[in-house]
Amino acid sequence: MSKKDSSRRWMREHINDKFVKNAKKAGYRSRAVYKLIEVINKEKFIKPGNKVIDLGAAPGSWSQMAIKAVGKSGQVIANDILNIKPIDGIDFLQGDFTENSVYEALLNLTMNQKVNVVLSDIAPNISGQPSVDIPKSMYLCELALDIAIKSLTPSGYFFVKVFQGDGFDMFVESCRTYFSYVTIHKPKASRTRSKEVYLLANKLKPAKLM
Ligand SMILES: C[S@@+](CC[C@H](N)C(=O)[O-])C[C@H]1O[C@@H](n2cnc3c(N)ncnc32)[C@H](O)[C@@H]1O
Repeated sequence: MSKKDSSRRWMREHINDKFVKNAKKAGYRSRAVYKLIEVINKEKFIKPGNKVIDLGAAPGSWSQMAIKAVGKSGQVIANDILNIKPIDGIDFLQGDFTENSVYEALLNLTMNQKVNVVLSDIAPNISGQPSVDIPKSMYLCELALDIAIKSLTPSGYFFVKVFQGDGFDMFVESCRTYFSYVTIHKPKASRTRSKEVYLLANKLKPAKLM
């Protein structure tokens, strides 16, 4: 399919998509919010008062949802390489998450306290070539796992988008090394043809606590 044809198909699907319509009606910035909402409704992993890190947050629908879920006593720290329109109550840090300075600044924003949830919907710019896109995405997932291991409370949750392909099984295995429970989810809002799935990991194994 040519680039022009696939853009047309994307536009047609976007206009008719029920998740796009619902997001618009509910004031969310992206249909992506329904991927998070489906798994939260099932697994109840963001609670009032929680501290949450949201990686790859732009345009901000997951952060909008997370701040509602944690309420005034909680905290949401969001990061993206792109800027976002401010969201009430969100501590936003713009910068490339793969850079050490950004990584350290994120941890500083938690005031060196452990967090309850690390979310990552990070996706690299997709070139359409799986041999390029999948390794890039795996690298971002590995970094997100690293920040999760370092910043989560023992009972914390790590929720991350992963693309199925080379390195997928190894990434799941790494998560199983660090966490007691690991489950894979394909929310309804995630397009069937997309290779993305969401991994939810919970309870750091005591020997792996940092
Ligand atoms: C699918 S979007 C996230 C959508 C978001 N969860 C929402 O609900 O609005 C993926 C994001 O990952 C970000 N991203 C990609 N590489 C990044 C990096 N190295 N550092 C920070 N953000 C990055 C992109 O800029 C993009 O906004």
